[in-house]
Amino acid sequence: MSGIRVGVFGGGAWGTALALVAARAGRTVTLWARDPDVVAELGSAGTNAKFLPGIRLDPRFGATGDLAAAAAADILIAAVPAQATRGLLRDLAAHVRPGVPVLVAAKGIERGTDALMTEIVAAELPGRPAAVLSGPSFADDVARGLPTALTVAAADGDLAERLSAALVSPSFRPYAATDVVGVQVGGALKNVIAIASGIVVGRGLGASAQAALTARGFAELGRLARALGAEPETLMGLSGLGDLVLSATSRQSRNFSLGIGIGEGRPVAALTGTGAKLAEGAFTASVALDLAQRHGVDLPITGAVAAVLAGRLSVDAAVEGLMTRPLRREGT
Ligand SMILES: NC(=O)c1ccc[n+]([C@@H]2O[C@H](COP(=O)([O-])OP(=O)(O)OC[C@H]3O[C@@H](n4cnc5c(N)ncnc54)[C@H](O)[C@@H]3O)[C@@H](O)[C@H]2O)c1
Ligand SMILES: O=P(O)(O)OC[C@H](O)CO
Repeated sequence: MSGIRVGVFGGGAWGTALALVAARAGRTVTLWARDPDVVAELGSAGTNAKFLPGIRLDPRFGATGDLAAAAAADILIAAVPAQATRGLLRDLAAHVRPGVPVLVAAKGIERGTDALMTEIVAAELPGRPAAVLSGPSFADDVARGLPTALTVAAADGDLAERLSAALVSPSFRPYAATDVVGVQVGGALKNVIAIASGIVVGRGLGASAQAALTARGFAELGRLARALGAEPETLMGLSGLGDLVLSATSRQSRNFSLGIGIGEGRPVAALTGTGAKLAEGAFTASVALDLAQRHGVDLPITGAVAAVLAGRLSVDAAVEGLMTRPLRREGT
């Protein structure tokens, strides 16, 4: 397996960390980044100061701005934001050999189409099998070699196992799965609930409220996932419960931090505008709501987050709305 070449696409925090993961697993790795400065810095200093400050990338891997060069690989990993994934895959189409698997590492659902990442691979790169990587994992932790466990899901279970075997190392433990819908919905929705949890913390509503909201958010995540065909037990795993626990409680999470800022009363536009850190949940909230409405699923917390982000609802009105909903049985 040592001759396996891995092409990683995305010069941000996650793409860089995953290039390191593949290199630690003994693969021959080329990282493609859009930004020439990132390519130059990776090549000369072996750092990516903008996205992974203070981390020396060891072992080193190749970096390029040439899409075709990175695409000449046996496994491709797409690690740009969810809303940019279709454009990347479209640009890659001319360069990817048939049968080469594409592992998408973004956590989101596409705006305008409500497409999951695996559906985008199928549409843009037919004949190249799709897989997804998800689970509790901050790029900074992964890059530092701290222990993490994630899920690699593909409809073809053998492919999920092969990809897991290609990436495993003493600090990076992948679990193979076949429920691509459950894994993707878990990874996308946890970001929205993390924003909600951050709002509760930023507003000073207390640890009890934070725990209640996280549990009800988890129920919400499960409702949407099941409506889309996910297996219920998937949500109990790394990409559902595992990632929600991480993202809804840690200030390392950009989504949680966005929520804290909103809860503290800072303007949403300033927190999400140009130059702000990526918080995928800000995109996913309205898409998930759209999907839920189409499938007849009630997502009150996601709805409140989407309305607060859009400026249609104040934080206080959102909290009051959630607390005064008609009473219902737990588990529904
Ligand atoms: N950072 C993490 O800890 C982490 C962990 C797991 C999953 N993810 C997921 O990985 C995805 C990427 O996140 P990130 O943390 O790397 O974000 P980031 O902001 O650190 O980096 C994003 C990168 O994508 C590039 N990019 C943006 N639009 C592009 C386009 N149209 N074409 C090519 N490149 C483009 C940017 O230049 C940047 O290099 C997200 O979906 C995120 O949820 C991140
Ligand atoms: O910083 P966040 O909120 O994008 O979270 C990063 C990862 O998804 C955590 O698993």
